Amino acid sequence: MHTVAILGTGKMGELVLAGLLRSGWPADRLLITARRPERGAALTAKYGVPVVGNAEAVERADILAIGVKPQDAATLLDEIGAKVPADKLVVSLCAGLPTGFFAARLPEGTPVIRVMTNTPALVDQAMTAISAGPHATGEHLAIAEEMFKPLGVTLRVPESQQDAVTALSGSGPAYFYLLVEAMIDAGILLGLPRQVAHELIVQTAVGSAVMLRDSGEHPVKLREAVTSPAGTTISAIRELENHGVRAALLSALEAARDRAREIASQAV
Ligand SMILES: NC(=O)C1=CN([C@@H]2O[C@H](COP(=O)(O)OP(=O)(O)OC[C@H]3O[C@@H](n4cnc5c(N)ncnc54)[C@H](O)[C@@H]3O)[C@@H](O)[C@H]2O)C=CC1
Ligand SMILES: O=C(O)[C@@H]1CCC=N1
Repeated sequence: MHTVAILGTGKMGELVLAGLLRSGWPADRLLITARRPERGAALTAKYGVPVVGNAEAVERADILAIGVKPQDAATLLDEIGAKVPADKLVVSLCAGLPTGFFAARLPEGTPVIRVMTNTPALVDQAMTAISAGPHATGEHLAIAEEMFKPLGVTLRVPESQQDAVTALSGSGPAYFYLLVEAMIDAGILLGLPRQVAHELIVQTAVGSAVMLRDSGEHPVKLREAVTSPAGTTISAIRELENHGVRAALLSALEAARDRAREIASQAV
């Protein structure tokens, strides 16, 4: 059984930690590091996993999951890079940063894997895309899948697709939450109590998502089935098209992809 250390246990690191524990990964095979001591203490109290320094984590773990912000990765790698024996597996959770960024700061031969997961890991419904970087073999990919499969769905993608993946599924939950938030407001505009609007639209989102996943139907078909001739839905859709919602989504995801590229260019 591998020992996983999460270096930088913030929002995403904690989701991965909690998910691994839920999946039965033994607490004595997990380590965490934190920049703020009070954060580390709170995590240890909640999860029973020891908080250690970054150097100790490198020594004791065989999988190093990098959970810091991309902007903090260079500082972390300056601290630990040279101390990482090349038989450790480095798994980056960082948006934007290519595996080459890590490889350049690690001893020659250290395998690096790039992962883009998302916050529905909290309820074991994450979408996690996994890419092999330098020196990562099929066996290393299988280890990363073993870590992330219990948190939801995993998919192997070429690393060249990871910035687009980040724009779609990494950031994706935020787009859905924004839509839900806006639709709740619309319910208020139409005179519904906030709690009623909330319940209506959250269950509608869940039902629609499950249908999308389980029916195997194309979203166009599912939308057409809701859209009656001269009915209510088409009146709403005309407004969405008039306001350029589809074009806005195309531009928004392109902007997210471009920001991932910019993060990479600023990091090197
Ligand atoms: N929040 C999200 O939805 C997603 C985030 N990510 C990626 O996950 C990574 C973490 O993101 P968040 O959890 O949202 O950020 P966060 O800011 O909540 O967590 C980062 C943590 O790293 C700690 N840290 C920074 N430098 C450190 C060091 N040298 N040693 C030890 N700890 C250190 C910080 O104190 C903080 O607790 C980022 O690279 C981000 O791109 C990926 C997918 C989704
Ligand atoms: O906003 C971000 O940069 C991170 C990466 C994907 C989701 N959250």
